[in-house]
Amino acid sequence: MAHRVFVDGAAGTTGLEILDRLKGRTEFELIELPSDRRKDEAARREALNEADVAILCLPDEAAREAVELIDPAAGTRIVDASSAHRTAEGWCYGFPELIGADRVAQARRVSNPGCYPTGFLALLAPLVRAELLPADWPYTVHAVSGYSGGGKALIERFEASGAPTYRAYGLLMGHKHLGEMQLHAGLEHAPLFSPAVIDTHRGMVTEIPLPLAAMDTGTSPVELHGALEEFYDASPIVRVHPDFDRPDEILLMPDAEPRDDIELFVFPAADGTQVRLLARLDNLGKGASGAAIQNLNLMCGLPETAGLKLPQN
Ligand SMILES: NC(=O)C1=CN([C@@H]2O[C@H](COP(=O)(O)OP(=O)(O)OC[C@H]3O[C@@H](n4cnc5c(N)ncnc54)[C@H](OP(=O)(O)O)[C@@H]3O)[C@@H](O)[C@H]2O)C=CC1
Ligand SMILES: CC(=O)N[C@@H](CCC(=O)OP(=O)(O)O)C(=O)O
Repeated sequence: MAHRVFVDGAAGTTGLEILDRLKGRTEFELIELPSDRRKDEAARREALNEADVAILCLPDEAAREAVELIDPAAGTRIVDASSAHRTAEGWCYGFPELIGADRVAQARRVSNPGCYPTGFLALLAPLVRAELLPADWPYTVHAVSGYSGGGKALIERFEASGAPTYRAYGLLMGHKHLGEMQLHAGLEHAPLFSPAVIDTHRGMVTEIPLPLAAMDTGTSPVELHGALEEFYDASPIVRVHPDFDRPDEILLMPDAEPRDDIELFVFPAADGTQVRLLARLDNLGKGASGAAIQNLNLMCGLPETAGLKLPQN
């Protein structure tokens, strides 16, 4: 029997990308609301309670309200794409590569990782866990995102005339992703995070620069690279670029197609004293909708990558 899925917020940026990935999938039966009732509380309550799995593609406050609308007796399982529950008790953090696919498969409430934390954690969490990097270092993380990362409002701003080509923000260092990054990397301090938006629709690069020699860990760039390769060896989604195939530059392209993989790079200084860890991903792919579909697949006992947009190579 098909799994009944309701996407709450289906008309938004993340919701539309999820619908695109669900197209033609006979394992699912979509519960859809007419557009004039998509924000109607009674209609949403009914759909949320009818669903086997509800995917919340809503602003945080609306996501919290949606959870309240679900009667626990209805048995609806949840994938929340918002940042409302990423550090909350009773929620499984939906990053199967880090948390374990089995835990996601069994969870009733799954919180999808944020787009920036996805790149940050993919790089750092396995290395801290393996004690190759210290948990008490004050890490720095720089990132650029396509403007779709800010949803409909930011898309409208960047597609209007007179739009900026670059926007640095989070300047007072209170970005909402800090707690999530700290908790799930197991760090003593929140990282110093400098995000920026660029004038392209989708795509994201997250970078963690490490002054390895000053950190006095005794860890070499080769060890960091080897540990990431080993950690993601079996992953069909996270790809660690081999050290013999490092590109000279990392690009984001304005006409990039949607994709649900994530690429990790380790760039060492010639003398090994410094290293730049970089992740490139689609903020709407593994950073949001692709991750939601991956989690949905696992929760429904389906192949993890079904419906995902993964490059062939
Ligand atoms: N964009 C991205 O790259 C990522 C987004 N996310 C998260 O996913 C969530 C959705 O983001 P995104 O798709 O970008 O945002 P959008 O603003 O593009 O879409 C949000 C949608 O939710 C609808 N909505 C708002 N309030 C309600 C409500 N009470 N009931 C029903 N629908 C409602 C909006 O309606 P209307 O169309 O009328 O405005 C809109 O269609 C956010 O929490 C975001 O932080 C997470 C990772 C990455
Ligand atoms: C470019 C941009 O504005 N990005 C958003 C984050 C997008 C995202 O990851 O959504 P969550 O907050 O749900 O994780 C921001 O910085 O707030």
